[in-house]
Formats: sequence, structure tokens, C-alpha cells
Amino acid sequence: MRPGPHALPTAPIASPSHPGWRDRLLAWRHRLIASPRFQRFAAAFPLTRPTAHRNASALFDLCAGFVYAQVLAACLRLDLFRILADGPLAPDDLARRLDLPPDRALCLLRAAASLNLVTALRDGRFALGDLGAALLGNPSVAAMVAHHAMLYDDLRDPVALLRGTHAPTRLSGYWAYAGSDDPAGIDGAAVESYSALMGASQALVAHDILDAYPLKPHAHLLEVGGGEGAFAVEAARSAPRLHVTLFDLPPVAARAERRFAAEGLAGRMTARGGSFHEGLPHGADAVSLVRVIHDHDDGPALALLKAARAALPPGGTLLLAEPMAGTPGAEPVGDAYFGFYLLAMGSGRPRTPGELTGMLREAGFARVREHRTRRPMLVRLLVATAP
Ligand SMILES: CC(C)=CCC/C(C)=C/CC/C(C)=C/C=C/C(C)=C/C=C/C=C(C)/C=C/C=C(C)/C=C/C=C(C)/C=C/CC(C)(C)O
Ligand SMILES: C[S@@+](CC[C@H](N)C(=O)[O-])C[C@H]1O[C@@H](n2cnc3c(N)ncnc32)[C@H](O)[C@@H]1O
Repeated sequence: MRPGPHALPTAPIASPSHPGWRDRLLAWRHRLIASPRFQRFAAAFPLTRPTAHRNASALFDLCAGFVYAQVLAACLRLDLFRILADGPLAPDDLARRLDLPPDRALCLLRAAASLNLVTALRDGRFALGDLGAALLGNPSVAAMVAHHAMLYDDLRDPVALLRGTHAPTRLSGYWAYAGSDDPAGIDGAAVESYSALMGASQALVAHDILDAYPLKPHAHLLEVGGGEGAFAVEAARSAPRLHVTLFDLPPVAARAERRFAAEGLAGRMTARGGSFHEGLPHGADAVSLVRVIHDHDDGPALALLKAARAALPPGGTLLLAEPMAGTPGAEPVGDAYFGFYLLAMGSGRPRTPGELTGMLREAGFARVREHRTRRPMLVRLLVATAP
């Protein structure tokens, strides 16, 4: 387990012995909301009823979220959405296809319908729901849900995880490079599973990044921590004159190399193996870090940004793309999901665009701008220029 908590940027805090009027107002509001009498009143009074119901519902969802996630996991394991892809089916037919007793199948179908994963039709049959249909188009999400079994185990005692007293986590074993003293020495078997998961899920983010920042103006991209090369391949396809060098741990780079050959792109794409903690190859006019910086604690993350700066010529461009903390409308994705995910992994943390901008400046980049992506929940993009 990693040592103590990270130092975080601090904001001025009102002294608890002299609370300001805002603190007193907040304390009064919280006492009121905590009062069972007020809760009963607010749930009945027409002007407060909608907010009271919304809050009660939000709190219930927080209590029950892990059950909802297991309903989803069961649907995916039983292949329910693919079974329904050809059209609605009666519960008995579904029970047979799912290999479940009829009453258990109905239990799952009703649960899935309540979560908009499937739809209960008036004639008693069940059809795909909007969310189930969306999942069919994103097979990598199903792979993510399956691998969450490890995260479930690691979150069994969240306080031990926070205190650093947890036994070694399953995710820290899965992500072999997390906390490794010799990442370049990691063997092929240790990278196979996470590389395949990342390769599949890169489809979720690659187009969003390339649409937000077209690479056509560049001659040579160094794709750092590029995994099996899904982003690198999309980048090369989006800019037909672009040369791409992918840099990753040796066994991962070997997987990417095979992919470039299979895609017929070996002429302008190469993969190099090594550890980026030892520096980066020079010669590219753009460097990309896709879902890489958040894996690393502040010291190594800053060192990597400095290595990227050193690898670029004056005017060169750095693309930093990953899910970020504090994303408006998706705060729980960055701060809760990735915050705890990376805690379980034992390395890194999600950072706000402001924190990353500060690190990029400290690493020597001159201009940092955010380019809006289509789905900031999944990936945001900072583009920095080397002076
Ligand atoms: C048809 C008509 C007329 C109207 C329909 C109404 C309408 C507009 C409906 C919308 C339908 C639609 C297009 C829906 C689309 C939904 C999509 C695209 C959903 C996408 C969901 C994506 C999800 C849930 C992604 C999940 C990603 C996860 C869990 C990622 C995890 C990543 C990890 C663990 C990464 C680890 C890497 C590390 C270690 C942190 O570095
Ligand atoms: C979370 S994955 C992201 C992969 C890919 N960029 C994506 O978005 O799918 C992080 C990548 O960084 C690579 N990596 C981790 N430590 C590394 C190191 N010290 N040197 C080079 N690559 C490393 C991993 O092998 C992995 O492919």
C-alpha cells in the first residue's frame, strides 16, 4: 500500500472557533434538514415536496447503488441484452434462454425494467430498454463491468482502503505497473488482461479526443503509454500523413507492433518498449498522454510531464486526455468512481483541469488550453504548447 495521503491544494477555511455568518446559516440549514419533524413536514408540504422526494430518492440510490450495479452485472453475464436484440420475448421464453427458474427470471427482468435496462411491454413481454440498447453499442462497457468484480472485493472495507491498512488489493495486482519498482521488467502475462481491457475501451474515447483536436497539422505523434495502439491507429487514420511512435512497456509495445502490422500501417507506425520513468524518445512534434497521468502519484506524474516537455521541440504540442475531477455534471465519475478506483489500484489520483494546468506549467509548458470533448464525463482534453 502506498504511504500517507497526498498533499492537496488547500483553500482558506474559516476558523471553527469564529464561524462566519455563512457557516452559521449552513449549520442551521443542516440542523433543519436532519430533523425528522422537518423531513415529515417537507415531504407533505406542496412547495417542498418535490425537493424532499428528490433528495430521499437520491439518498436511496446511494444506499442501493451497489445492488443496481449487480443487476446490471447479472444482465450482462446472462447476455440478456443480446438475447433481446432480435425483439421482445415473453418471460417464459426468456427464462429458458437465460437458464433461470421462471420466478427468478421475472425478478431479474423487473429489476432491469426499473433501471431502464429493459422495457416491460403491455402484453407482458420484455424488450430492450434505452440503456440496454446503448450498452449493446458499447461492448467495452460490459468488459468494464465484468472487471469491476475485483473493485467490489477491494471496496469491501472502504475505511481500511482510505487508511492504507487494507491487505494488498486485487486491482494493484491487476495493474502490474502500479507501484512497481521495475515497470520495464514486467512480463507479457502481467499486461495481457489490462491491455485488452484498455484496448477495447479506447474506442470510447479515441474519436472524442481526435474530434476535439484534429492531428492533421502535425507530422509525428509520440503516443506515450499508448497500450495496444487503438488511439494511435485512429490518430493515423485521421491524418494520413502522420507518423506515429507508440511508447509503452516492452510487452505492451510488442502487442501494439503486431496490431500496426495487422492493420497494414507498419509503414508509418512503430512501437518502442521502455519505461517512461527513464525518459522519452525525441523527434515528434506532438506527444499524447491518454489516460496515463491519473495513474501516477504527483512526483512521477510531474516527472513524466517534464520528460514530455524535454522530448518536444519549441512550439511542440502536448495532448493530455483523461477523465478529470470536478467535471461539471459528472462530479461522481471523476471524484468518486476514479478517486476510489485509483485508491484501490494503489497509485495516482484524478485531478482537476486546474491542477493539471498547474503541473503542466511547472513542467515548462507555456500555454495550456482545454479543448471541449463530446463526453467530458469519459475524457477531457488539455492541449499545452512547449515554449
Ligand atoms: C430513437 C429516438 C427517436 C430517441 C431516443 C432518445 C435518445 C436520444 C436516446 C439516447 C440514446 C443514446 C445515443 C445513448 C447513448 C449512450 C451512451 C453512448 C452511453 C455510454 C456510456 C458509457 C459508459 C457507461 C462508460 C463507462 C466507462 C467506464 C466504467 C470506464 C472505466 C474506466 C476505467 C476503469 C479505466 C481504468 C484506467 C486507469 C487504471 C484509471 O488508468
Ligand atoms: C491506463 S493504461 C492507458 C492505455 C491507453 N493510453 C488507453 O487510454 O487505453 C496506462 C498505460 O500506461 C502504460 N505504462 C504504465 N507505466 C508505464 C511506464 N513506466 N512506462 C511506459 N508505459 C507505462 C501501461 O502499460 C498502460 O498501457
